[in-house]
Amino acid sequence: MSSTIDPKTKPKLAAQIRDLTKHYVLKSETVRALRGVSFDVPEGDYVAIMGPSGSGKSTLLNLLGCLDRPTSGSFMLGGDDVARMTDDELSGIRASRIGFVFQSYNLIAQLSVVENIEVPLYYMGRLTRESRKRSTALAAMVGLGQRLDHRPTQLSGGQQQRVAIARSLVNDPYFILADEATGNLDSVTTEEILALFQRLNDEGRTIIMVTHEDEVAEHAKRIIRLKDGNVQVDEPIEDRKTFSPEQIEQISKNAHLANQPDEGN
Ligand SMILES: Nc1ncnc2c1ncn2[C@@H]1O[C@H](COP(=O)(O)OP(=O)(O)OP(=O)(O)O)[C@@H](O)[C@H]1O
Repeated sequence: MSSTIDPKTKPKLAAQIRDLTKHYVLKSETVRALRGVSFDVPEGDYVAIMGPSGSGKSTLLNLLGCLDRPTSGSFMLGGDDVARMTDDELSGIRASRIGFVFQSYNLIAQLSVVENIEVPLYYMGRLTRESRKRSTALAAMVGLGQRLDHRPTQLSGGQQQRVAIARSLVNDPYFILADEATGNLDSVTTEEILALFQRLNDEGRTIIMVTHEDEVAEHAKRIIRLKDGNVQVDEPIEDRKTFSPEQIEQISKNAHLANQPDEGN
């Protein structure tokens, strides 16, 4: 049997990282935060990045999110090497190709649910009647179809994170980059968000999340563990935790009932 992979069936890559280094040059020393990190992220993957404090997780996240450039190595997004981009190109690709989900949601208080979902399109000058339809559909997809005009303060933490997840999808990104996305949430709401991530991943979305919680990482398909700026472990999660379709339905039903905020807050 031939071991050659047929290019037609080979999975496409959402990201390809090769020998990535990042050095921070300080007055008295140079900190080698990443020392030659390599991995591929095929489309449809669900990766948890873990590691002890100082191992380089935030540094890697900043590079993956095009918030910073590596010292050396390459980071291919689609056909483009991010390491060679100008600042303008970096902010362009950030707005158009990466879906960010942060621990603190990062919603704009003055904007409604649907307007928050549209924010990345606004920055790209792509607000249209069609885009409003798309944002409304995304709000419904994350279970907030009845909350379109609510402001973030009128929503529970889990609901705010679902707005952030809908916002992360509005540009049809190469991948969702989640930074401790459940870090501010209780265990029930964490389950709700993990069920949503699983649903999105089952539908083909690529997810890369940084977490320090084993119970969260166990839901991913693969774990990359950093240590001292190197990849120490990169392997599939054999006994991955998954929700059944019935559980996903039940969790989102409960979320609708339990997360009703007081009106008029
Ligand atoms: N802007 C910076 N200037 C200098 N050194 C930095 C900078 N950012 C990070 N470092 C150093 O680089 C190394 C990796 O830091 P990084 O924040 O990526 O680790 P981390 O795994 O995210 O840690 P934590 O879990 O504590 O957030 C650490 O030694 C840190 O002190």
